[in-house]
Amino acid sequence: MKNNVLMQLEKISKTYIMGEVTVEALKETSLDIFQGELLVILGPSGSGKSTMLNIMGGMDTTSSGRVIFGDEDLSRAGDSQLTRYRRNEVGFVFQFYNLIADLTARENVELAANLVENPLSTEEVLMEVGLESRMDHFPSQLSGGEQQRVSIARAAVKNPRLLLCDEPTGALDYQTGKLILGLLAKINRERGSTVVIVTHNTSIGEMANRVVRMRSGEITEIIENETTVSPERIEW
Ligand SMILES: Nc1ncnc2c1ncn2[C@@H]1O[C@H](COP(=O)(O)OP(=O)(O)OP(=O)(O)O)[C@@H](O)[C@H]1O
Repeated sequence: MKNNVLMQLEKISKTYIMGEVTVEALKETSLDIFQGELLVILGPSGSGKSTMLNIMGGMDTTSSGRVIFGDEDLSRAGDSQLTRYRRNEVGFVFQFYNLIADLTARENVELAANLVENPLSTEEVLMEVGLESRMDHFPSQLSGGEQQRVSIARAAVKNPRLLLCDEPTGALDYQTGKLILGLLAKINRERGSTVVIVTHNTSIGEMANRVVRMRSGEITEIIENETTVSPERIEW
């Protein structure tokens, strides 16, 4: 593996069989993900973006093909190896924040910090996402944007090598969405985490080092951006 490649997807396919209907969500798709890059995956609904992200994160398995992370072959990994991979290497941010309702912001983040050997400081990460005055609030006492910041802090406190985000701004208004993208860009820049953002919003591609376009389970185009635009300057 080239030494700046963090993850390799080699001809991965994913087929769902439901009775008589077969859906080919991914068709022999290959992609190298580079260390420290910010990658945006674009494509219409049903093009296979989330399936690919879930496979990258060890939350789903392939029907065929190989998934290589460092010197691990995740496509041949058992449950315990995949659990260790998800815990130690990957942070997830979803459209809906999936916070635990009866834990405070601080406790939600601490729960994730306790999973790994060398977490960052819960307080510091909550401060970085601008929640210093909200640490002891419960999710129901926070706005959607604030809840998404908690979920970013929860992912970032593990200091993961890979931060995977599935439509992170999908449930947020325009200004709040841009703030959230700014936080993801900051984690990429300052902590060096490789960040992958799945979205159907083409404008978000402007903040990426590379943009991957998908259609019908295949990558149709990979664009390298010579310059990146900071999220506050992106318009849609
Ligand atoms: N668990 C599943 N069982 C059956 N089919 C599935 C499953 N998950 C995804 N699919 C199908 O696989 C295809 C790709 O879905 P996927 O969610 O990866 O697309 P997407 O590009 O992320 O779409 P969206 O933008 O709407 O989230 C779709 O046709 C979808 O219906």
